[in-house]
Amino acid sequence: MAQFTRVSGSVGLISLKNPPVNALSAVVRQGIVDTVQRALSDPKVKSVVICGQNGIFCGGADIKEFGTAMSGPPLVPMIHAIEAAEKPVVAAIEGLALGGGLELALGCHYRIAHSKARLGLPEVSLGLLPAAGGTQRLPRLIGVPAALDLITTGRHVTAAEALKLGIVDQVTDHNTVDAAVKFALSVREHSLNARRISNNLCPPPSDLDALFEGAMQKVRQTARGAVAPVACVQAVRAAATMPYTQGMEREKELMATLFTSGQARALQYCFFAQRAVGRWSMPSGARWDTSKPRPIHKAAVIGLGTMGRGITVALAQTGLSVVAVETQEKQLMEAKQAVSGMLKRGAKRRGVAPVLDLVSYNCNLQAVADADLVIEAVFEDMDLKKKVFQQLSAVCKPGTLLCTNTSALDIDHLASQTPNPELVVGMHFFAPAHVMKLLEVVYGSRSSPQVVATAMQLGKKMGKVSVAVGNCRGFVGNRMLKPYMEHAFFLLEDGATPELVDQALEEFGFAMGVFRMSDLSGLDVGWRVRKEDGLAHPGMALGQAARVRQGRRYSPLADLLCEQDRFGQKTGMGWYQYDKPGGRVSRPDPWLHSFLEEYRARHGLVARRIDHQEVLERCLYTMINEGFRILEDGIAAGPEDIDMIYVFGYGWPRHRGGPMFYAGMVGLERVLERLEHYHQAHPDVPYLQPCNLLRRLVASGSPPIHRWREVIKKVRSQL
Ligand SMILES: CCCCCCCCCCCCC[C@H](O)CC(=O)SCCNC(=O)CCNC(=O)[C@H](O)C(C)(C)COP(=O)(O)OP(=O)(O)OC[C@H]1O[C@@H](n2cnc3c(N)ncnc32)[C@H](O)[C@@H]1OP(=O)(O)O
Repeated sequence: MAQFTRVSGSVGLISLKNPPVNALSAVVRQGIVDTVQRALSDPKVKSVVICGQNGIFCGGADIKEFGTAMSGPPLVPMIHAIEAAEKPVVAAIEGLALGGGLELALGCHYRIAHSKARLGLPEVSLGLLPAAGGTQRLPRLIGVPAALDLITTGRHVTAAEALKLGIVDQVTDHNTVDAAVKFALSVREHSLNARRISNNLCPPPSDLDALFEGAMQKVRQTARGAVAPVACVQAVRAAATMPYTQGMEREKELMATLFTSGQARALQYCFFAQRAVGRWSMPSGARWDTSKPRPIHKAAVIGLGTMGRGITVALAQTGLSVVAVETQEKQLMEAKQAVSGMLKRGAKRRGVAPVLDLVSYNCNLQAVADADLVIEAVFEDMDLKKKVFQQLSAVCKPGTLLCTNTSALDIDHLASQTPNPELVVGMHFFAPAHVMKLLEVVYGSRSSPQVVATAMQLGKKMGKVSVAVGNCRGFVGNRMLKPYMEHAFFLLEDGATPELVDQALEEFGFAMGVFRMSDLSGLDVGWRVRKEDGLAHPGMALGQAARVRQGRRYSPLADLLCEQDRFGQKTGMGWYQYDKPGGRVSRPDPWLHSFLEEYRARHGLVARRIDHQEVLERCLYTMINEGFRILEDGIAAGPEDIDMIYVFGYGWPRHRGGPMFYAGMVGLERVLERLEHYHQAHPDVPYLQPCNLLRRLVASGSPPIHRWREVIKKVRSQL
């Protein structure tokens, strides 16, 4: 709703009230229409201020309304009426003015912002464009290049930048509403014509065509198939080339195509899913709202390889004091140099002082004795990790949380090495740990809810999207990666090339195809795991049973490459070739193609034409099938958890919502039918066998994703 009061004798103060972010719901829009009308018809009111309650101007349109039948007054005429008013209207921007919130402010004649406010048009990240005049007014106000930047990236700007760009007229460190009221009093007699942004022409850019061609090229390169950024460019072009009314028509037309698109649904699902994963629960019934995190003042990191260094940086950047431990002096000094460099570069980027003093370096494990939380990040070897956990149990003060950064190993097994298994939890970071947004918080069978709550809260403080998951081989992310990768190898056996598979996945929107990703992370990582599992050792790939392991289809291709020291980028060759070890630019490798041909000939395999559709179906549907098994097993509480892990940790395109959301978009019946088809063709691949939960969902009429939990609950209760 919106409240009206008269202040300082002649200023009508309209205050938006819809906590937590004063979103422009139908009731709020109605409130604005009514109060503006009241202010304009009251002869005692000479000027108007619009503000938001609780220190926030407005977070934009109410996203929850988008999936529903919209009611209440529409935004566009509401904002036009404000702009057309004969009394000056001033927006008092505290906290946030985002999306429709900023568009409302752009309809006002003046804008005063608090110095801590942030402004932006983030609609593009919801698969939309600013369709309440934002694409038409902002370029007219600040010029085409700056408007293109803000609208196509959705980035927020500070009040200082907004002032520099010309979005706001004044910035204050004091009470924004008081400043706006004072300002409103001072301009009550001013002419408003020039203040109505829609009356103005866009400042003409020097070479319009080149500017828009460049902008279009840029968004196409970075959008990975997302359509909203492209529509944003088209809408801004309309502002630069058409009169305002026609531009508004174009904005509306473009919005209509986006509004009901699958991409918009996926991106809006991601918005809510990202927030939903914070409301975690465990199969025991423990929950985010009943488990109190412990205070953490001092943390420690054991092992300063790539992961340990990144974790140290991420912890220090939250303001925690960190003890970084590495056994060898030389490695310790190298790590110190690397961590300091990362902290300095990060601080420079964010315009703050580097927090070098927060990190102390030590070769002695005794140095972690007074840490509240320790993260072990040593080499991925169970025996080594067990030893570290035993040592930590002896050294740490009582009650210290012991966390492991393992990406797949058994948390319960590690916990059994300590007298207090309830204090043990997995904190699985993704490389580079100070950059990647995902944190899998892995609870073991004995992890206490308080410990899970602490790890989740710490993740949030580090700016991560933390997802609580249960303990199993590979947890959620890597467990689902296994069938995905395995199928990519089978596709090579069946006739594909790494380039073809990667192209299909990259066109789908993945940041990187499976083979390029494998080259980046190193083929030796998986090889070591397969050797530990008894699946691979030299010579095994040659015999009669080379393509069958443990009673199922197996592809030894990756093992054969490893046997030739083709570990990917680090050795300059893997599934692709690189110009040197450590090189980044992949090129198709003729050697690999001949190798595949010889391999197929040796095993009597006849290469056939594989198309993109088959790549996507076999790689993605097996991964999705494993996702359903994970839900069935209770390893993830809901599909949102899996989707956020894939979006934030594995380069899944956000505009496709995550693998489980995507399955819903494709249609669960279709996924089931294709899995059955492929399983018939490849009965020796158990991953292709559709899991029970998928069948049950289809049998229940394929409910929308937000209702899957009801079916999951039933399936779990029958296990
Ligand atoms: C054929 C059909 C033709 C159709 C044509 C249709 C025409 C329709 C015309 C529409 C006109 C367009 C109008 C406008 O251009 C569109 C928009 O404004 S879209 C919205 C833009 N705004 C945003 O994207 C902001 C989103 N929010 C955030 O980024 C953050 O929430 C925040 C505001 C920065 C605050 O962050 P935090 O402090 O970290 O808090 P949370 O994120 O946890 O949020 C708290 C709580 O609030 C909920 N929430 C936040 N913003 C909104 C919102 N805009 N609408 C609804 N709810 C919102 C959030 O979900 C949290 O809820 P909780 O999880 O706690 O329940």
